Amino acid sequence: MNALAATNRNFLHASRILGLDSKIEKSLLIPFREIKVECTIPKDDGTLASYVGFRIQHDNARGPMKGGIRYHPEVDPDEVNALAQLMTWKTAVTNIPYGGAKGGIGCNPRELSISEQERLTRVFTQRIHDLIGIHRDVPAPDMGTNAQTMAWILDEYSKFHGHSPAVVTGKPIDLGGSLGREAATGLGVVFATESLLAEYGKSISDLKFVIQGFGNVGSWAARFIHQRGGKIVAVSDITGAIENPDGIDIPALLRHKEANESLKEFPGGDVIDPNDLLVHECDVLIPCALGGVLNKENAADVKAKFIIEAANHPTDPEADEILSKKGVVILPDIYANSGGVTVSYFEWVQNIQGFMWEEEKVNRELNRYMRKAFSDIKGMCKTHGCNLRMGAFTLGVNRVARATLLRGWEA
Ligand SMILES: NC(=O)C1=CN([C@@H]2O[C@H](COP(=O)(O)OP(=O)(O)OC[C@H]3O[C@@H](n4cnc5c(N)ncnc54)[C@H](O)[C@@H]3O)[C@@H](O)[C@H]2O)C=CC1
Ligand SMILES: O=C(O)CCC(=O)C(=O)O
Repeated sequence: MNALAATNRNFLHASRILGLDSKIEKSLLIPFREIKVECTIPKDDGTLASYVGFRIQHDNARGPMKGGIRYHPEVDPDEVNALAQLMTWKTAVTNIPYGGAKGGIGCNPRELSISEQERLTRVFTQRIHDLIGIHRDVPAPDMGTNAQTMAWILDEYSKFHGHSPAVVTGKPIDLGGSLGREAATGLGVVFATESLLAEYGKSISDLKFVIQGFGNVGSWAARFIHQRGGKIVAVSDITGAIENPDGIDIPALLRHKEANESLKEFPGGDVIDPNDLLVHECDVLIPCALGGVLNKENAADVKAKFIIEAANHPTDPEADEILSKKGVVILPDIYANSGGVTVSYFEWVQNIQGFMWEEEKVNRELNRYMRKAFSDIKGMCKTHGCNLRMGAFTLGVNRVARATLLRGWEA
């Protein structure tokens, strides 16, 4: 099932549980605005290359729209649409005053030089600058983009609108980025995991972990799990997968990744088939890469007892059903990975106030937001007798529906 069909299905399930009016339901399903732009740039060799960029703004009932920008060859409008909708529920689950949006360009950043990436980012910003803004829509990094990408967007946007650090989050600290933002999604994943495990009388140091994806989210999550005594027995990235039943030395792997392209040459692990990673023996599986990786082909073979959805939409609804029947507990994406957007919110607040927080304050506040959201989700699970995914969806959808009704539709 494609990402949009799956996201709509989860939304509709939550809407039925909540008994939402069909008019509200319809208005929340349709995105506020869909932007599709052509971006042509000169390549370093003088030839021209054209790319398609998207920004889907799903909903703004609770505040400015918020969400990352992804550079990946498989970016397509349906997936960006689904990811934008997930942002609307995510910002509501964590109760920060935003709506949801997502963007992307269909390109392979690994095949673009830094100057080509810069030109592409600047052209994309020229195309969308009138439709984003500090109180309108605030982009951030996602797969294939990073703080440098945000710096180029900030610079290009500021040429049209004056210096505007709060127009993007996840930017470099020197340009007004927040301390702790780079690590925030991974740290939030770990706070969320601790909240879940506590319900089962377990802690990270008791358990074995498998992590798919070793980029921003995966590598920070791995670092914090390792620091807490968790044993990470297998990891993968786009270049391949490795295992070590005694636990991978994560600080050594991070040093290896700094110096080498490929994870496979890391001497502290044995190479395994990346297709086996998700069904590797472990207690906790953390997908930190692409969507739809857990599906009806592999769900029955998953060995983990807990799945923490650090990636967006890693579990297809068919896999969801198979895994639930097996008794696997899934912590859903719209909560598990909300640490990134939560610290993006702190960054935006700091920019607007013109005041910088200490990293200790950022992390303390992140922990507080993550724990409150978990307790709110559990409350919805209890009220509606549902699983954690529906607990999170009903929490988010209900908050957005209430804001929508309060604002009304008078033209
Ligand atoms: N960066 C952030 O703050 C947030 C990211 N997310 C989600 O987390 C996921 C990862 O995002 P980032 O870490 O930011 O991206 P990234 O671009 O920094 O890293 C992605 C990682 O996934 C790996 N990867 C790509 N294809 C793979 C495959 N087929 N098999 C195994 N590994 C593969 C890459 O090699 C890389 O290690 C995405 O789903 C994103 O939407 C969610 C919330 C916030
Ligand atoms: O930090 C942000 O604004 C958005 C992060 C994001 O794209 C996500 O949570 O999926």
